[in-house]
Amino acid sequence: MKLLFDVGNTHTTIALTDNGKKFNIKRISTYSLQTEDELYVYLKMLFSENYDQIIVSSVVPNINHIFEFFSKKYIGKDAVFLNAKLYKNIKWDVRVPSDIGADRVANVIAAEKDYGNNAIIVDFGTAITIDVLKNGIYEGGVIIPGFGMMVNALFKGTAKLPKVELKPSDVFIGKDTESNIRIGVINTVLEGIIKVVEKIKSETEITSVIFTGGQSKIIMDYKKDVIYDLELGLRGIYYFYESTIS
Ligand SMILES: Nc1ncnc2c1ncn2[C@@H]1O[C@H](COP(=O)(O)OP(=O)(O)O)[C@@H](O)[C@H]1O
Ligand SMILES: CC(C)(COP(=O)(O)O)[C@@H](O)C(=O)NCCC(=O)O
Ligand SMILES: [K+]
Repeated sequence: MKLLFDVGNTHTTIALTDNGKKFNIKRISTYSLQTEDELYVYLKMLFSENYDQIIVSSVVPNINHIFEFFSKKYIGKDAVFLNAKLYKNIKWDVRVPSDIGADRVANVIAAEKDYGNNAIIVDFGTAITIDVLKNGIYEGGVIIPGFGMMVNALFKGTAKLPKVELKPSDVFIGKDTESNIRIGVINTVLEGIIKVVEKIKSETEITSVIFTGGQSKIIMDYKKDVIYDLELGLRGIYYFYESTIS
């Protein structure tokens, strides 16, 4: 069995798998992890099965050492860390491939394997990312503040605005403060993303649009004509691992 970690700026998704298709998935707060022994306790409580390798996709470098120490101390081998420059099956046509967030790399690897050479991937997390895979080449993308980050920015930046539930509004003219904020943070951002995706589609003739990420769940009813694939990144981590051992 392999243990995959998708370390994001809000949550770390942990998945046990032996084939990269079926996953036993758990989700913890990224910043709850401080030491390798605490990680060991979490894993003991969350999983009963054993595993002989951990593979980490991390966009939070200052906690990567926890996985390194854990892997050496409790498994007796190095953790595998995902990075674009180590994955040769895709051309990363950007200025510095090793700078691409590992979560984005994992999404693109799985998109290429499971959806073919052309895909636009939107990942709704702490930040929202748009990634473009065209004819098997990673062309780059877009980074947008996440819905939660936008709500927090309004809350921290003003005297009176509250935090609101992350849910799209059914209307575009708000009748109270909460709906005003939800339209501004969810509907407006989403409509902007949809507009940018349409522009990318017209520029590239890509037709497959995949939504993923923890916060994609809140917009499933709002935007229906896309593919939702919440395990895309996890499969990408596994495919990356397979490519390092073959
Ligand atoms: N089971 C869950 N428990 C709590 N929050 C969840 C859950 N599933 C999805 N979410 C949502 O996912 C968000 C985190 O999304 P995620 O893609 O993991 O972010 P990141 O990768 O940036 O850490 C949370 O802020 C929350 O809105
Ligand atoms: C854009 C991100 C912060 C998204 O991470 P997340 O929202 O999943 O925590 C992450 O992909 C990242 O740190 N990227 C590095 C910069 C880049 O991708 O160009
Ligand atoms: K993410």
